[in-house]
Amino acid sequence: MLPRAGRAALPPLLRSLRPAAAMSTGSFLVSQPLNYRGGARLQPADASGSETAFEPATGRVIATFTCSGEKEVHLAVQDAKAAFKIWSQKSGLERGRILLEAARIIRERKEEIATLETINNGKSILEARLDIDTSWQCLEYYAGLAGSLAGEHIQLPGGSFGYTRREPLGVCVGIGAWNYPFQIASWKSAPALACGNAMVFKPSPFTPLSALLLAEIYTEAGAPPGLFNVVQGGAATGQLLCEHRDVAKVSFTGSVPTGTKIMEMSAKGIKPVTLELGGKSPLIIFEDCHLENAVKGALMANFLTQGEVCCNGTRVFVQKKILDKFTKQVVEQTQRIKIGDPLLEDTRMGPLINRPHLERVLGFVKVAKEQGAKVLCGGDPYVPEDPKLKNGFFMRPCVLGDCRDDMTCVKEEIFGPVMSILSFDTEAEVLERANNTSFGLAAGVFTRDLQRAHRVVAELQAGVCYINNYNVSPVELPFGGYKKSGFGRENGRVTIEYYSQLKTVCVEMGDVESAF
Ligand SMILES: NC(=O)c1ccc[n+]([C@@H]2O[C@H](COP(=O)([O-])OP(=O)(O)OC[C@H]3O[C@@H](n4cnc5c(N)ncnc54)[C@H](O)[C@@H]3O)[C@@H](O)[C@H]2O)c1
Ligand SMILES: NCCCC=O
Repeated sequence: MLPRAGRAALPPLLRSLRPAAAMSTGSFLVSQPLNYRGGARLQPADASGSETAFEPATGRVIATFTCSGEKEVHLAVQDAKAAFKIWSQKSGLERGRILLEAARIIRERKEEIATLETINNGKSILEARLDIDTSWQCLEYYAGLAGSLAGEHIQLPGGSFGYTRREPLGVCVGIGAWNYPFQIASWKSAPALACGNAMVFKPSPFTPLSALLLAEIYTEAGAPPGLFNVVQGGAATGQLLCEHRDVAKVSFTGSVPTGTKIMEMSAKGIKPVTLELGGKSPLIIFEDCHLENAVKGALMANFLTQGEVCCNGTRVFVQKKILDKFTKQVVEQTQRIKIGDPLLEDTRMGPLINRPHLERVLGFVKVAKEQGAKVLCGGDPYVPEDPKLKNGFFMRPCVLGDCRDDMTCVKEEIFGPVMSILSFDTEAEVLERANNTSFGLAAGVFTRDLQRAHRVVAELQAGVCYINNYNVSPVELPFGGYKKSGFGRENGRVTIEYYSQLKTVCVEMGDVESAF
């Protein structure tokens, strides 16, 4: 990456293209500091251990960095507090203007950001570009809402009245997972900043890089120094953030076990939390579906980002009459997925995030076989021909047949490219089985029967339901879970409520009628 001053000196096209051209599989290394505070990259003031980040396609270490300790976390929160004082006094329109400019810069630097995301996460460049699109779209969406944030005016007897003010919370903490690093940072910061808050963001230690670009972009767009800060580290740093007394809210994306800890910590400080957690979502394919779309939908529901997607529809329930036909087509299309260097335009599946995770996912396939599932394709390690990828964390996407509801692969979140196919007879039966899980993030239905589609989604216990599609993410629609998949929402108008608080003002126009 070019330093800021160097980039600014380039014409816009080169500013977006030159850094990307310098980034290729097997060559990228990071040397700059990975913390961002007070409007600049810097080394943390103290340390709580160190972490390494990998390029999953080659297995190379691309960054070694210091985890932030108590002092650095405190400094980041104080910088955010100072920025909050300035930012919260701006009108919504002024804040929206800066968010719009940031969205424009993200579009301009899309190729560079997507390339970095692909190198550090392993997802295909095609997908990374889509993630960056849903990121700038989110900033644009909340930029548009910022100017219209308002309370109500309520008339009371005798000319008295009340009004409500929608006010920011203060310093919000964002803690992210590694599967959508830039998108998660954008989806958390855009509504937070639109409402007048400041943010300290901690990415996953597996993917520490792209949040830095977002931080630089906010600064370049005109945000006050300290408005969006990045601290690096794992659980210990995350804990320091959650427990900091000046933090008003925590928005977390990650696993259910960590979400539980975040909620416990936030409970101690009576802090509101947003929890975007894991899932084991059902996808229901009725016999009257448009089969070609249902097959495409099942692949979209399982194999984006190597299957490392929280809302994936990994329990694919297929009505018996079309089970064989559907399964055959799914397997054929899965076998055609091109695995390899994620920076190549025709690659559709890259490596998993790291070696332990790859082994964990392969372990799920092994247990599935032991429990009686049939591996219809994939489920084994894959070594691409390109010698530079020989140490990458690749596997072939897997379709499991003959699955039963009691199997581990059907009950637990695998977070890898493993689809479990189950058969069903009736609508009532499939609904009961689909809902028989402690998760409730997403669900999908493929049918041509409109009434059935709406009847079924009304009964599904899931925060996000898709009819005749899967895993599309329009930023205008709220996203979030039921049950153990969490609460609170990202995106959509409703998210304003999760990043603001309501003040009621009661105005007396007459004399005080005292009871004393
Ligand atoms: N619902 C959603 O929107 C959504 C989106 C993406 C991922 N996810 C879920 O995330 C999980 C995968 O992500 P992961 O492996 O990074 O999850 P994780 O829970 O291990 O880690 C998530 C984040 O929490 C931090 N963390 C870990 N322990 C902590 C602690 N004690 N206190 C504070 N912070 C702590 C990590 O460093 C990381 O930044 C999956 O379960 C997936 O379904 C959910
Ligand atoms: N595109 C939204 C995916 C978030 C879950 O992992």
